[in-house]
Amino acid sequence: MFSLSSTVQPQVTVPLSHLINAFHTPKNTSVSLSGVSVSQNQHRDVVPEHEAPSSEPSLNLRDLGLSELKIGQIDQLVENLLPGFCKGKNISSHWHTSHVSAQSFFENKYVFIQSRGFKTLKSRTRRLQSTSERLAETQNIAPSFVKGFLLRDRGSDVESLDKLMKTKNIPEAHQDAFKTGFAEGFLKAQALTQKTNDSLRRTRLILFVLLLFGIYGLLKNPFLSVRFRTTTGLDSAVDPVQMKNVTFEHVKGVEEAKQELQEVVEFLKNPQKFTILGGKLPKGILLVGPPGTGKTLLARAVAGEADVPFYYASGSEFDEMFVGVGASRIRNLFREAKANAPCVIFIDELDSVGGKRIESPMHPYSRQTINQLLAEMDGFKPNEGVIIIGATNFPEALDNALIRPGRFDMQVTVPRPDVKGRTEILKWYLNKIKFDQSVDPEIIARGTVGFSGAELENLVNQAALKAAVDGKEMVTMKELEFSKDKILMGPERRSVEIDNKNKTITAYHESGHAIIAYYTKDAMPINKATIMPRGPTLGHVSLLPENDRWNETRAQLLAQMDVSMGGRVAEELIFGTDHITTGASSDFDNATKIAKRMVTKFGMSEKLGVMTYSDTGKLSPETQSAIEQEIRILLRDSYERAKHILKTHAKEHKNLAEALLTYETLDAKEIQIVLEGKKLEVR
Ligand SMILES: Nc1ncnc2c1ncn2[C@@H]1O[C@H](COP(=O)(O)OP(=O)(O)OP(=O)(O)O)[C@@H](O)[C@H]1O
Ligand SMILES: [Zn+2]
Repeated sequence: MFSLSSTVQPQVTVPLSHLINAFHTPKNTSVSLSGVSVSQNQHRDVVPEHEAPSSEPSLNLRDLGLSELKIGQIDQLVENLLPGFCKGKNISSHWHTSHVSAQSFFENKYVFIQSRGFKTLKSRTRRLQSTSERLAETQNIAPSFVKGFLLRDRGSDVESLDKLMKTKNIPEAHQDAFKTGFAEGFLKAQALTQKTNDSLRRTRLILFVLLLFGIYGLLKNPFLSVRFRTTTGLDSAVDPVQMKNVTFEHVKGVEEAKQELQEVVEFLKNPQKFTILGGKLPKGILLVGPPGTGKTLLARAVAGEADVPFYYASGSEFDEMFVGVGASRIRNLFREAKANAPCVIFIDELDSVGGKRIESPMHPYSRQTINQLLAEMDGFKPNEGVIIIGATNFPEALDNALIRPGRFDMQVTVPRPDVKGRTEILKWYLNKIKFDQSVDPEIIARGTVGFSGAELENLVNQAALKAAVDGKEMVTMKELEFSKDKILMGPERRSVEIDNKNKTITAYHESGHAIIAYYTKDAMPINKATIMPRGPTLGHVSLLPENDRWNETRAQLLAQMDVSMGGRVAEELIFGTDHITTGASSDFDNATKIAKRMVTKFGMSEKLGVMTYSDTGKLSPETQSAIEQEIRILLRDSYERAKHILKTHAKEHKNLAEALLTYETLDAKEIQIVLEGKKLEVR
């Protein structure tokens, strides 16, 4: 594999910050939300019922029939609608400058109760407060409210909306879309008229929209019903869930990850038999990938395919203020799981419990928690049938002890989907709504490079909303394009999207490798070429040996070197010597290794003869420099051969690079079509 490495780091999104801060209203007013659980990608996370001082306006969402909000949707909504809403009104404009992470949000159970004056990082200050203060506060807040404004003059909007739906005879299937559309329109109108509404009313309106959005999400998502008991405070009950209803069929565009996990499913179906037959499995599997690419969904699917219980835990919930709580939760979790084996334990956000940043005052007891986790993982045998799946966006942030053999020693990458994957995901979610015949998912897929599965799902949902707002019967390309642009142009989006210039460089670089491979007789056949970033690489070309190679000929080794050189040569020829990049360093490593082995091991250098030089440290300076000289010559000649080929096939090189820019990933057959000068119709 030849890869172009990058230094691009995925960025963590901060889903709840906007929402939390949106509740800061100008006139020292605060609002409380209660009775509703907020789920992060359908995970459990319950904001407990709590009480606010009665002078504060408050809102019990459960009274309105809402039991859950989905963070992704809240975030979208706030991001897209709130700025317009706040414009020209006296709402403090710095509500989106603070950064309260979703995690600290959930750590701080009371964050919805916003009090006067504090603007930022509330949970952080709270973390620093002493435990006793925190406890005292809990009790103070506890029992006395829910007489809030919304109960007082509770939603004429809600009633009239219900009435409206009845009089309009909206079919049941469309009601949720209708409601959200209604709210969106309402909000827009509100922003236009700029009436002298007081801040309470504004806030209420926002809440109302959020509420409808929540309902929408609830109805839209079949997995939302999968919920667990919360583990607030010292209570640490764990309930598994049978995952029959989620299978690999539900996870689109991550074929390689599914294949890698297939064996785990076999194991879970019958651990004893599997191990008797000599199957060997890791205890822990690390799913690594950007947010929203389906890691959780995959873990659920593993349990579902094998029809075994699924235990969900989020790393952040082990990160406790109180001594021993995190550790005891881990203990309980494993005890339960072992008693119900075979089963899957899923630990989301593994880095937040197993990160290197232990010993920090912010996380006083995390060392303890990690140790407990390690002890539990070491404490059962592979054939006991417990598989632990951890998910993280940042594998490099994990404590090294966690990734040692016998722990999380298998890594499965869950990348952002490529154009084919995106097409499948779009089709899958489109099939859940009504869409026009003219809709071509592939066109949308091509324009959504870098989108995760969750974002594509959201794109389809937003298009459905838009159609509802515009009074359309079904979703057309217009709505899909609209919501695509909306998501693309939103603030902070696409932080990892490779800009066009870099994409172009990558495309030419990878095509360079591919062209050399294609036109060099002894090179291995190409398997595929891609400019989809995966892990630390911006793209790669993979080659497939026709059959297992026992021996390699000199010509084959030289061909491999040439293919390695192709990337840099392409950069130099197309962009000029001044614009070559650092991306070829691993290619050179590769080529140098081959050349070195040819000279020192395989007796393939005339000058040095058929002699091996194993310990180069013990050689005379003359021999050493002769070896270096030979290696240098081999590499230089290889570079020149590659240059010659790329110059000869400049036209094919360009065509291939352009095809890659359009289709991102090309398989062997598609590459052949492009190089033969035919028109490529992908799929
Ligand atoms: N590959 C996919 N195929 C189908 N749906 C997907 C896919 N990826 C994401 N989704 C949708 O997005 C939702 C969120 O994905 P999920 O929670 O599995 O992502 P994740 O990788 O665990 O994200 P995070 O790192 O934020 O926890 C899923 O429940 C599903 O609705
Ligand atoms: Zn390369």
